[in-house]
Amino acid sequence: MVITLLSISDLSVRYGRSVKALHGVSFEVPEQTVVAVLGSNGAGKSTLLRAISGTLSLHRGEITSGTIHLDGTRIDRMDPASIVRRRLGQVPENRQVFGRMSVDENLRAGGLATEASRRAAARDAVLDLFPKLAERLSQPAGLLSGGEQQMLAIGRAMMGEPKVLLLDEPSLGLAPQIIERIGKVVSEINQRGTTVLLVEQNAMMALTVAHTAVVLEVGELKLRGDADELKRSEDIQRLYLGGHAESEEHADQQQGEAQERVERRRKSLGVWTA
Ligand SMILES: Nc1ncnc2c1ncn2[C@@H]1O[C@H](COP(=O)(O)OP(=O)(O)OP(=O)(O)O)[C@@H](O)[C@H]1O
Repeated sequence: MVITLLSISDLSVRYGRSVKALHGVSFEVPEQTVVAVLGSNGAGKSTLLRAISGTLSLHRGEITSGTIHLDGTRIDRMDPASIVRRRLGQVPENRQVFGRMSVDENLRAGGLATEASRRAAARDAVLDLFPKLAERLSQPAGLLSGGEQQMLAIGRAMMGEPKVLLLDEPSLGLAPQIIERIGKVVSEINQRGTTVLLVEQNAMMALTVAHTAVVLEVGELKLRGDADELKRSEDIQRLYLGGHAESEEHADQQQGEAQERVERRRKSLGVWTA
């Protein structure tokens, strides 16, 4: 029997009075799967994750209709801390590790909502997944490379032993080999029992890792289906894989665009979260 761990039903979200960021979005995330959310800039991907994690109000957004259930419990009116306690983990956009704190302190911060008796086991599991972090526990997180910081952000979220892990564009601004490594880590996390909702602009990586995917366009769900089938679909090829996804030229172009978006996001974060 397929158990639905996360269920989004007819979800609409807006920012302020005028920006309708999501409109009537519905889909389900079955237990033990990886579901990818694809979409171009401004499609509503981050908004979707904020709605699920209860953090919309931090961005002056609100759910105007619809429901979200996590493992059978309605969570769309809960505060973020209560949602985390129900074992929903989130790796935020731009990683947001605590740069002045050590790697170990970052991990411990991720385990604060975890039952005290479970914390040591959670930490062992994270260090087993990321041996490189184990070698650098006492170093300030700000000294890690971009890829290592992404691993730390994932490790920090895994300290909560989440049933469902939300990942917001883990590939953003990283080199192709690191993106491949992150894809493998996501698969490994899933094989160890965590259900994953993966928001990505890097459609090739996301569709390689995911079982199923949904595509958002200007706040609406436009496509959904099996990840392998979507990879072959002409619409996806044209819109997200450029029809020549494997070419180096396309990879370079994607990399350049990603870098621009990292910069844009850094600037916009300052405005929106102030
Ligand atoms: N805090 C905010 N205040 C006002 N509008 C916002 C806010 N956050 C997002 N938006 C708007 O909501 C829409 C969806 O944005 P969202 O960030 O969810 O898209 P996205 O798919 O994650 O895109 P990107 O990958 O570029 O971040 C866009 O029109 C965006 O401009």
